[in-house]
Amino acid sequence: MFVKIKDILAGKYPDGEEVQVGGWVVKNRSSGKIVFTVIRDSSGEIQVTTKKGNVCDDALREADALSLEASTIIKGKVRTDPRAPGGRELVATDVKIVGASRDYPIFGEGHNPEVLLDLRHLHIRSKELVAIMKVKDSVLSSCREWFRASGFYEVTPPIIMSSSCEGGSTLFELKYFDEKAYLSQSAQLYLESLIFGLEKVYSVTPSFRAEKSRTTRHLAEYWHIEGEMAWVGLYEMIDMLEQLVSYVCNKTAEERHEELRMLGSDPEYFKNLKPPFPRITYDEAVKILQADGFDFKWGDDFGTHEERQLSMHYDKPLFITEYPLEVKAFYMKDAGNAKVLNVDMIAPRGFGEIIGGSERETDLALLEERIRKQGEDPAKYGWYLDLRRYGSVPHSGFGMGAERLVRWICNQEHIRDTIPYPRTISRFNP
Ligand SMILES: NC(=O)C[C@H]([NH3+])C(=O)NS(=O)(=O)OC[C@H]1O[C@@H](n2cnc3c(N)ncnc32)[C@H](O)[C@@H]1O
Ligand SMILES: [Mg+2]
Repeated sequence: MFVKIKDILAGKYPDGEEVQVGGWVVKNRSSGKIVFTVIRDSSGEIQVTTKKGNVCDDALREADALSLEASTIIKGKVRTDPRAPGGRELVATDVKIVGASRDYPIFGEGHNPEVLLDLRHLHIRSKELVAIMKVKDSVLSSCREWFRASGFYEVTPPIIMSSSCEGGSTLFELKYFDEKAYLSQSAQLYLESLIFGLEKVYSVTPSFRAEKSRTTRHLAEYWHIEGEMAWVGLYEMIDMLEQLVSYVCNKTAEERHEELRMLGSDPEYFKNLKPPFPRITYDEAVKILQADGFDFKWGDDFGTHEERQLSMHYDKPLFITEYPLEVKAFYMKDAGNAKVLNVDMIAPRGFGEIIGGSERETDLALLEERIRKQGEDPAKYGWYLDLRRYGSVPHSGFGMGAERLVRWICNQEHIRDTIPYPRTISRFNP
C-alpha cells in the first residue's frame, strides 16, 4: 500500500522505482504544466513534481487543485536530486485528492496562541507538535521499559477518589451518583496499598490539580508517572531515580534525535546524561539562595524563582532533600530535627520540579497527628491507615510529571505544548 516518506529519503527505494505515498499537503505551487507539491506523512515531508506528459490530464488537474492540508495519494518514481529537501523527490505518475481542504485556517507564522488553542484539533498536526508527541511517545515507552526491567508491575489505580492526597486546595470535586467524590491528584495512596502484594509498582495515570495560577509549568490535568517500592528508603530511591531519568533521557535522545534538533533542544546533552546527579539538602539550598542575594526565609517552600536560581548552579538535574516538616505532605516520613525524608528533582536551566517523592511515614499515631494538623479527619483515611496496622514495611515512592519531563527534554517554553489538549484554569475545550 503506502511506503513511508522517511524510507524514501533514506534511500530505501532506488531511483526510478515507482512507489505510492498517502499524506497531506504542506505546500502547492502550480504553473499549469508543472506542479510542485510538498506532502507529509507521519514520518516526514517530501517534494513531488507533477509534469504534463508524465501523468494523465485528470491527475494534472488533481495536482493543480491540491490545497493546504488536503489529503492525497500520490504514485511516483523516486529521483535523487540534491536540490530537493531531503535530497530526493517523487516524480508523480498519478495524483488523487482523497479529502479536499478549502481555506485551512492555520497558515504562515505569528498566530495568536489562544487562536491556535481554539484550533488545537487542527494545530495538533503541525510539525512542532507532532515532533513533541513523538518525543513523549519515547519518554513514556522508555519509562515502561525501565520499570519492567527493574522488576516493577504496572497497575491501574482509581481516578475517582474519596479524599485528597496533596491537600484540599487543588482538588476537583465531582458528583458521584448521590455522593461527593474527587478527581485523583496522585495515585500514591493506592500504590502504597499495592506494594503489600507486588512490592514494586508503577502507574501512568492522569492527575488533576485545580491550580489557580497561570504558569508555564502547571496544567489542571497532567500525566503522572508514579512508582512505589516496599523495603526501600529515601536514598536508595534517589539512586533508582537517577537510573530512571538517565535511561529515559538517553533512550529518548537516541530515538528522537531529529525531532529534538528541530525543536531547538540538544539531543547530545540528553544522550550523555549519566548519574550521579548533584544532591543537596534543603538547608544547603537555603544557604545557596541567601548567598545569591535571595531574601529567603528558612521554613518556606521553594517556588519557581528559587528553583530556577538553584538550578543555575548545576548542569544536571538537582536533587534537594529533607525539607521542613511543616511545609510538606502528611505522608512524608518524619526525619526528626523538624524535617521529612523527601526529595524533589529540579531540572537544569530553570525548567523546575520534575519529580516529587518521599519515604512514607509508617508510625500510625504520627500519621494520624499529621493528617489532623493538615486540617483533615483521619477517619477519611481509614483504609489508608489500615496499611500501617497490618504488616507495615518501610517504603518510598515518587511522582514524575510526564509533561514537565517532556518540556525540559524538548526545551519548550510552555508546558501546554507537551500535551495534545492542555487543560488550564481558562480552558477545557476543544
Ligand atoms: N507518588 C508520589 O509520591 C507523588 C506525590 N503524591 C505527588 O503528587 N507529588 S507532587 O505533588 O510533587 O507531584 C509530583 C509531580 O507531578 C508534577 N506536577 C505536579 N503538579 C503539576 C501540575 N499542576 N501540572 C503539571 N505537572 C504537575 C510535577 O512534576 C511533580 O514533581
Ligand atoms: Mg512537588
